[in-house]
Amino acid sequence: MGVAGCGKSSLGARCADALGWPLIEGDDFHAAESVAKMRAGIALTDADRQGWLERLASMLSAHQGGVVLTCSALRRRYRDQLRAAKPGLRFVFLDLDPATAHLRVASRGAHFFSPSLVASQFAALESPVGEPGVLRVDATQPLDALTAQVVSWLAAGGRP
Ligand SMILES: Nc1ncnc2c1ncn2[C@@H]1O[C@H](COP(=O)(O)OP(=O)(O)OP(=O)(O)O)[C@@H](O)[C@H]1O
Ligand SMILES: O=C(O)[C@H](O)[C@@H](O)[C@H](O)[C@H](O)CO
Repeated sequence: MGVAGCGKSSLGARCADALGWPLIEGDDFHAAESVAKMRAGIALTDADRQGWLERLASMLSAHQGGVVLTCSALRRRYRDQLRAAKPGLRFVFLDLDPATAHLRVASRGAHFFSPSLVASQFAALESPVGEPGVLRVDATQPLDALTAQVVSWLAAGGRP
């Protein structure tokens, strides 16, 4: 979880590989209207995210074993909705500063997410630090180091 550009897709793919778990790429399940809004530089509302979170929650609960999901999950209530679908769900919070997030989003070329929306991601973000089952990581670390951190945290039980 984390703001646009924090590295959810990059780290999620590596963790899924390392753990041998399937990957659900959350961005693939936004409504077409939501993608059009983000492309146009209009931030999503709670209402826009509701159906998306329901789709992600039902995919999570359909998996019997381990599964990796990439999802911005910016607000506490979004995370609680996902937790309700998958008891024991853990969150890796990719913590990134606004300037680096903006730089990454602006330099990644053909992607629907408008760089003008990065500030709104930070406005929506409610830090998950202090919630159960959350690992906060420094999203500027190299991906290999981040993957190792996640895998060893889960192996140790995935507690805060
Ligand atoms: N740890 C990292 N160090 C340096 N660059 C990174 C790191 N993680 C991701 N990046 C780069 O930052 C950009 C955004 O990464 P990525 O698409 O994985 O983020 P994201 O959180 O999934 O974004 P979004 O949700 O907006 O799709 C990419 O160009 C990626 O290569
Ligand atoms: O909740 C949201 O506002 C969205 O999920 C965004 O975070 C983007 O989909 C994602 O980061 C793509 O760049």
